[in-house]
Amino acid sequence: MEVIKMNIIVVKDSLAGGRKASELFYSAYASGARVFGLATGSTPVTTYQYLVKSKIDFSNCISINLDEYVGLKPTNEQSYRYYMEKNLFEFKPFKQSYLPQGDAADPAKEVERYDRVIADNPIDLQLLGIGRNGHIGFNEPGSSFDLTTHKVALTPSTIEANARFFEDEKDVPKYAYSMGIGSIMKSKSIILEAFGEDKANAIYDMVEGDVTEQCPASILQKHPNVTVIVDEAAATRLKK
Ligand SMILES: O=P(O)(O)OC[C@H]1O[C@](O)(CO)[C@@H](O)[C@@H]1O
Repeated sequence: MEVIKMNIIVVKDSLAGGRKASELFYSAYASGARVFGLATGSTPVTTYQYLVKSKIDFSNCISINLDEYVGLKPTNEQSYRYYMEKNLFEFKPFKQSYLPQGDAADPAKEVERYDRVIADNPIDLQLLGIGRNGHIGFNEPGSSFDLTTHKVALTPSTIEANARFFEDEKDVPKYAYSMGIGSIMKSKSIILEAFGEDKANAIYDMVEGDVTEQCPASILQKHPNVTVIVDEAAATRLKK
């Protein structure tokens, strides 16, 4: 596979980034996109704010989220299902919204179910954030580029980074279900957002480093249609 140049858009801050991403959602929708891959975390919050204010109507669309913590019920305020309800779905409902079910009784069956969801609904546009260690979804460094949905043990750095959403670091779940990189790479188009200086190294490795499983996001160099939206702080290590 050849390495393709990513389309990189540098914006002033996360508000400008969210506005730009929401515009790209709208033009994808206008061109016929109906299946949207969605992300959680702090990064996409502004994108959802702009989508909520936009005239986009997702009622004939499908959403498929990247990941969910193992063990959390959908009603748990720290679950990604709850996050999606509060940030987007309550205001802009989709015809159908899929997330891995954190409290599924049988993890192996849950993983299979989610792979079928993705296979039955090919993703037109996938929104991604990036972890400080280069993870996408919960695909941590070292994850195979071929993986589909799987249960993953979170690294200490991800647990520490996500502890800010929990009362105590020990409450952060140790496992998550995540769409695999193999599935993410099948999305027709991808928007990856990163804001803040603590993402600058990950962005540098993703854009200018080698394609290596040590930086999961580096595989995006081989995807034909990736737009990276970064603020000035996250772009500081990129060549001008
Ligand atoms: O946007 P944040 O909160 O910095 O998180 C970055 C990434 O980490 C995750 O929250 C998983 O840890 C991803 O869903 C997200 O893209």
